[in-house]
Amino acid sequence: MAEASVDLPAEILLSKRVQEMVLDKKEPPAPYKCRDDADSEDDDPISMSPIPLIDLGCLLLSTSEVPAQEIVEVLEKINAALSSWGCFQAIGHGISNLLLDKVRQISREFFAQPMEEKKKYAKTVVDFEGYGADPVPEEGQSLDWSDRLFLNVQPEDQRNYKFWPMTPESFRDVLLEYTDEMKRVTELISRAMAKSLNLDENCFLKQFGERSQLQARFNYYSPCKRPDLVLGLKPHSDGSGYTIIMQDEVGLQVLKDDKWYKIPKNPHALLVLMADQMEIMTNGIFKSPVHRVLSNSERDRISVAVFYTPEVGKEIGPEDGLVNERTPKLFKMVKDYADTHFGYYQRGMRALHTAQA
Ligand SMILES: O=C(O)CCC(=O)C(=O)O
Ligand SMILES: [Fe+2]
Repeated sequence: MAEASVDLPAEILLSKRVQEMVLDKKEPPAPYKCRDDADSEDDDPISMSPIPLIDLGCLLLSTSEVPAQEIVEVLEKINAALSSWGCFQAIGHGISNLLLDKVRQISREFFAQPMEEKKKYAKTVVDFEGYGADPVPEEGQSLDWSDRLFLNVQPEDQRNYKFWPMTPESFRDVLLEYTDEMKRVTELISRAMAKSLNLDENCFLKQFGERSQLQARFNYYSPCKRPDLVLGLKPHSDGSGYTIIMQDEVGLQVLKDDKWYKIPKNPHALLVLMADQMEIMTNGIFKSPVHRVLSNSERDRISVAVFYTPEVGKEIGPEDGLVNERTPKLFKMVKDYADTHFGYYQRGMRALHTAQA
């Protein structure tokens, strides 16, 4: 049975944002407490991080400008990283440092505003889009020590501008500039992933479809006096195809072989993180890793996650070229998997088994 504190009506539980509780200097309330001891965490110095770092620079040039061997090596690195870690930090992606700085800046400025200003973009408890927390978890699930603003950006006709901040003034323009760049980067990475698996370079782009979706999630992680008791974001895998994350501080960790590894701070890098639908399309070759965000007692943190997801209503499934007698089909065709995923996510569970063949 759910704990009494979690049985409070969702409207009450989520009406106060984490950022307000921090300003009040309160201890975390019971529904946010989700762990009683810090489990095995990777405390290696940042320079020792084993998370693969890949320079995509040569993929931006025309093939006549780059030795073929250089391209082969980058594709091999991508394949190795995604088959083992399910993620890599990308540099040389072609997005200017100036734009990355602007995205960090508008995110910080948005969350730094008074609560009345942010609440102009507030979601209702059951909605997903807008400012606030994720819809209230079911069955006594703990709450995340973070606030977020979630926006549909592509296709354009799916935008709900009532949720798009008018302040800071440059917010909308910077978001649009960034998501245009994200569109370009997802095309680059989708082609590179296909080539790294010896598939037709457009195969994943075809599966994502002409009306593929880009959604932006701005996360704000307030400091917490008891980081050992809460999590900024609970362990989960993403329900998208894949996700591209920009962060300004450490805090994000990925799980590999039962150990948590931190994603190092690198202002020029973007984390390319496989999600469940790429695991399905690659017939299990690329892994969709479980990840989480730790809280910090002193520092706040910003991240912007852009989810790249197949078009609504489109069936996706394992690429034919990856299925044969030795490697049978592990997944069936699915559509709108992100919706199925969300139902499980709210219960703190993974959904990938629902797509098993
Ligand atoms: O804050 C981060 O770095 C990760 C965010 C994340 O995992 C998500 O929004 O799904
Ligand atoms: Fe995530």
